[in-house]
Formats: sequence, C-alpha cells, structure tokens
Amino acid sequence: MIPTITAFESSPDRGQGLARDMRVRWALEEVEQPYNVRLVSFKAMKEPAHRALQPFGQIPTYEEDGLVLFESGAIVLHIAQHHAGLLPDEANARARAVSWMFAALNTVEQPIIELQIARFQEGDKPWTAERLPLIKDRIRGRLGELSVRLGDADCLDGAFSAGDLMMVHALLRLRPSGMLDEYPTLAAYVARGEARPAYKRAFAAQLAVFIGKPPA
Ligand SMILES: N[C@@H](CCC(=O)N[C@@H](CSCc1ccc([N+](=O)[O-])cc1)C(=O)NCC(=O)O)C(=O)O
Repeated sequence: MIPTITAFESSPDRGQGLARDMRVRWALEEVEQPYNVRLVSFKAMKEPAHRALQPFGQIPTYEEDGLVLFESGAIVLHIAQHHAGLLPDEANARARAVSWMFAALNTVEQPIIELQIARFQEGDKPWTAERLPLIKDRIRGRLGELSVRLGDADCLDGAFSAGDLMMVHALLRLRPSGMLDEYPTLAAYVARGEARPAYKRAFAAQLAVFIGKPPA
C-alpha cells in the first residue's frame, strides 16, 4: 500500500522546502517509495480529525496500512528501517546514523528553532533585542562543533544516511538568516544534500503545491 503523508496546503515559505514534510518526502524519494500527499489547511490541522493523527495539530503525519505516525524524525526512521538506502546494514554504523538523527533534531535544530521563534513570534517583545545575540551564539557554537566534526568528509559517518538527511534539513532552515554561510564546510555539506536527485525530486514536488497560489 502506498503511504499518505500530510503537508501544508499553503506554507509560509511558499514551497522553499523548509517545512518538515520536506524531510519525509526526501526520505521517501531516497528509498524510491511512491507516496500520496494530503494537503491540510492551518484551520483543519487544529480540528479533531487531524489531531487524531497528530495530537499537536501539526504536519507531517504518515499513514500506511493502518499505521499512523507523527514526528518527522520518527517517520524518517520508520522509512529508513523498512527500505534500503538510508541506514547502513552494519549494526554499529546503523546505530551511529540514528545518533546523528537525534543530534540533528535535538542538538542542532533546537537553537535554530529558538532563532525562528525569536524572530517571527517574539520580534515585538522588548527583550528580544537582548536575547537574539545569545541565541545566535548558541547556534554558532553548535555549527562550529559540527563543522569541526564533519571536516572534509562527504557525510557525517561513512555513506549518506538518514542522519545526514535530518541534519541537512535542519541546517537548511538556517540559510535565510545568513548564518549558514559563515561556515563554508557546512554550507558545502548542505549543497551536496540539495544536489542529490532524491532531494531535487522532493523539492520539486512540494514546490509544485505552491506554484500559482496566492500569498499565504
Ligand atoms: N516535531 C515535529 C514538528 C512539526 C512541525 O513543526 N510542524 C509545523 C510545520 S514544519 C515547521 C515549519 C513551518 C513553516 C516553515 N516555513 O518556512 O514556512 C518552516 C518550517 C506545523 O505544522 N506548524 C503549524 C502549527 O504548528 O500550527 C516534527 O518534527 O514533525
């Protein structure tokens, strides 16, 4: 059975691939698994029918043969565990790749989300001007450590894995701020991810949703 994922009916970034359905689409393309997409409005996301799938009223979700998953990391891990192409066969390498998935979600993406919140939801607060530099310093700390670890390697740990997919997508969210370009090693790492045919297919598919649509 072909899985169905949910995505924004109209994303604020108008299809620049920053919303988290993009990482699920990318994973499905990497393992060459066809999928259906159900587009969800902001209003519908908060209604009982969608909350039955995703208790926090968000996208993405993943439905397949009666299985319902939420959390983009869990969905990507499920895809990687059930199809070849995103996790190594060797058990220890596989476990390390999953560590990098958690590092992307928990250690690297968290300060990046803080920056988005500060800029787009708290920009009018009197204390934001004081807080922003602290948030940016935390991000720079993590990017510096990641950059050192990656060095001149192509991927985080051997072959491309779901860990790289999650890390690249977490870093992409930072690009509009200009901070990613302060770390050429990471900017090149992200560009290698975007150059992957599977990424390009996933990006084109989510962009197609927005072509010709009025601004959100
Ligand atoms: N931890 C969850 C987080 C899911 C999540 O944040 N979903 C967001 C979309 S991806 C986050 C996102 C949104 C918009 C952009 N953008 O650039 O336009 C980028 C990323 C959502 O549904 N937001 C609606 C809501 O919370 O009411 C996961 O990883 O699946």
